[in-house]
Amino acid sequence: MAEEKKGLFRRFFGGGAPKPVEPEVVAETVVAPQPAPEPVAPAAPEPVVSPEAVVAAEPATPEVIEPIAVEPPAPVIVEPVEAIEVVEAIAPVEFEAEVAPEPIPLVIEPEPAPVEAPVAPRKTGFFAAPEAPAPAPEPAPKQNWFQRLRAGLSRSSSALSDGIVSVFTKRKLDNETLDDFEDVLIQADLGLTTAAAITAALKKGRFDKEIDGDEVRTVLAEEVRKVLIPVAKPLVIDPARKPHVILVVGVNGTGKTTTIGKLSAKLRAEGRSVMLAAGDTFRAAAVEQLKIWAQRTGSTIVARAIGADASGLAFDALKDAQAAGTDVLLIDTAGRLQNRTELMAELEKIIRVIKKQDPTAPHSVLLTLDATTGQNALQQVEIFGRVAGVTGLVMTKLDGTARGGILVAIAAKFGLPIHFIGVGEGVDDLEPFSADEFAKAIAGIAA
Ligand SMILES: Nc1nc2c(ncn2[C@@H]2O[C@H](COP(=O)(O)OP(=O)(O)OP(=O)(O)O)[C@@H](O)[C@H]2O)c(=O)[nH]1
Repeated sequence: MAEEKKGLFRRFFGGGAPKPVEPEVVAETVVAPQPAPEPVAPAAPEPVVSPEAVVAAEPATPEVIEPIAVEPPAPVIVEPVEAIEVVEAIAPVEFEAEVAPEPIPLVIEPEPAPVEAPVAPRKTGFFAAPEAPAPAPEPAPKQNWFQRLRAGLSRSSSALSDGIVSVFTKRKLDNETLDDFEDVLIQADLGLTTAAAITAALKKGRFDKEIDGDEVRTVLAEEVRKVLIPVAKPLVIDPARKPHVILVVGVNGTGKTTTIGKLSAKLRAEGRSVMLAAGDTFRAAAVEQLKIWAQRTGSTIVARAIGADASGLAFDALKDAQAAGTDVLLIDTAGRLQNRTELMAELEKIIRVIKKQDPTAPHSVLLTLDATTGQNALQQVEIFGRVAGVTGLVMTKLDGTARGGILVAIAAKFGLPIHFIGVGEGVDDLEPFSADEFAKAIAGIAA
């Protein structure tokens, strides 16, 4: 896990000289003024803090924190604030201009620059967004989102494609072929209901006729699209809420902290003020990771010592965000397995405490799901949904998994909005969910 996280930070911040950041620690709650909203420049390498620096800042032996005991539902006691660490939003690091190379005394015809087809700017995925500033130009040619989605889902789509090829080579569509095809769909985690619907759609008008792989893929994409259209919904930010509170929950390592970082970048790019609450008080690395995201995106962060009460932190962060008139408060939480009742009770407590401060909050509860976990994700949606009142899903790690079909099974079973999907660790590897794009990518059809 530690290696994975180092990889993320290197990718984000490059291999430049480390520049440790020493956040100002104040004895009482102080909300740092937010800088004027600026567009986030995702592509520029920023040698802000190296993972090594972060690791070095941590104690050699992290304190073992006992899980918080389950408390009776009421009354809720909010612990007094001891010390809140507020890291001021730090202006993006400015780089010195590169030294121009010495002119070479040779006239060389320059190679014509590769002409890239213009890529239409994508929506950021939030409702009622103000005009977003133009994205910074990419320094190097980069795949557009659909190409990255297709590449990410290639293991899932080729598993399906291989199955289709083996089932439909020179065969008429009979009951046996349909049964074999249904098995391929079930093995690809699409779920029984969707597998049956796709098989039925394929049978219609084609029974006892020869059928080729492309036709099967077209039907597959269309049926998957039908299942996904009702759940492909943007994350609605209510501008009347100051702040709109987003609580991010999920099993360990599913990508909560990374998703919060990516979301804060999108929200800041839309000109919104953002506060991050480092509610994963179990893991020092998660707090450090969030601080880096705050610096990078110009967000304010509220953090406390490891082992601090997560619900108290959430309460104080909300109070600070209200006082500052912050647009969006994103609250991170510690990862927890859905079958650990005491940890799920702690999550309930966090929500109760938030409601003490604002009875309408949290306004969004996002569950992050790791696509590589396959069928277990269904149980995660069910239990987190019941305990935490999940309002929407973010599916991460769709890159490099053969189990991307699980998203379709989840959509068919729960009908919960899917707001975003992630196909990598980079800031721009999270995108609003599109039913059409996903259906084409998983069926292996070109855009
Ligand atoms: N390949 C890939 N990796 C991802 C994606 N999203 C997150 N990760 C990586 O997954 C690992 C875990 O991500 P975190 O954001 O720390 O997960 P978390 O849910 O906050 O973890 P806990 O705090 O332990 O519960 C990190 O190495 C991330 O870089 C994704 O879409 N694709």
